Amino acid sequence: MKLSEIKDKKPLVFNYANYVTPQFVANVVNVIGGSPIMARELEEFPDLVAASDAVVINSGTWRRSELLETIKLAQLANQAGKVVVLDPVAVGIPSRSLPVVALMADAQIDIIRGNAAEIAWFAGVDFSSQGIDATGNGDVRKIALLAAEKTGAIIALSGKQDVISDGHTTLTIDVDVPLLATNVGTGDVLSALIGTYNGDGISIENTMRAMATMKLAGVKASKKVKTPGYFVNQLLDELYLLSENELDAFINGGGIHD
Ligand SMILES: Nc1ncnc2c1ncn2[C@@H]1O[C@H](COP(=O)(O)OP(=O)(O)OP(=O)(O)O)[C@@H](O)[C@H]1O
Ligand SMILES: Cc1ncsc1CCO
Ligand SMILES: [Mg+2]
Repeated sequence: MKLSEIKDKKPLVFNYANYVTPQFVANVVNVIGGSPIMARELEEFPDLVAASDAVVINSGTWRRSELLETIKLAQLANQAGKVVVLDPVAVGIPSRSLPVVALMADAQIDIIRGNAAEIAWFAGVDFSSQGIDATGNGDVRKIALLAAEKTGAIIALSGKQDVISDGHTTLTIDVDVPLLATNVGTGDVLSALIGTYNGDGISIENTMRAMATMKLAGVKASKKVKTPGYFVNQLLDELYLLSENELDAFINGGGIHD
């Protein structure tokens, strides 16, 4: 949906969040105009999924004992026709790959948002990483396209270059904002923004708009402040203040390539 529609409809975004960044994620969904809710209690899932417009599953601090419950959550969202976004934090670490494989075998994941190393794992391409961070280099367009072909999901690959691919169309946002990488959780936040924008239907266009929103807010914040602490606050303010027209101008002004 468009930014103005988010402000109007206030999509409810159910975040199965990690325990590192839930406050940051909830605030970003809130300032953009959506309505965040965090939960991880199985008994609550049917009601919450029914009320939600999007479900965002972040596997960053998953316990193995939560796996079956999370699969149930994704299945409930599938049955209700709600978009399911997966943020597969550090999925390339072998013990972290197993539960993600299990989730994807038993439920449909509509959109996967990860950094280049995480998306490379789905593509079957080597890409170096250190913990939660992508540290290597590679052809990120090709990696996103391959990952989309292999998973059937829309891929949102983030980093210096953001790439969005559904296996047919591949879009790139090529804008370097190093400060965006200085606060832990900007990726988690981006996954929740993607859920918010896809709350009225899943599309590559909605996914691209979410990524452009984050990048543009980052560009604006980095013009005003130069250090991580101020940056994260400025980023929240820029997300809050962003207008539909500014976002359209960024998207149509050459920021996005085929
Ligand atoms: N060097 C960079 N230049 C521009 N933007 C960047 C850069 N690195 C990251 N970003 C932006 O930061 C946001 C988060 O992407 P990133 O790839 O860092 O996610 P992540 O590794 O999952 O982060 P985290 O694990 O901390 O949540 C995206 O909006 C992305 O465009
Ligand atoms: C640092 C960290 N560890 C697990 S999740 C997370 C937050 C970034 O996704
Ligand atoms: Mg991440």
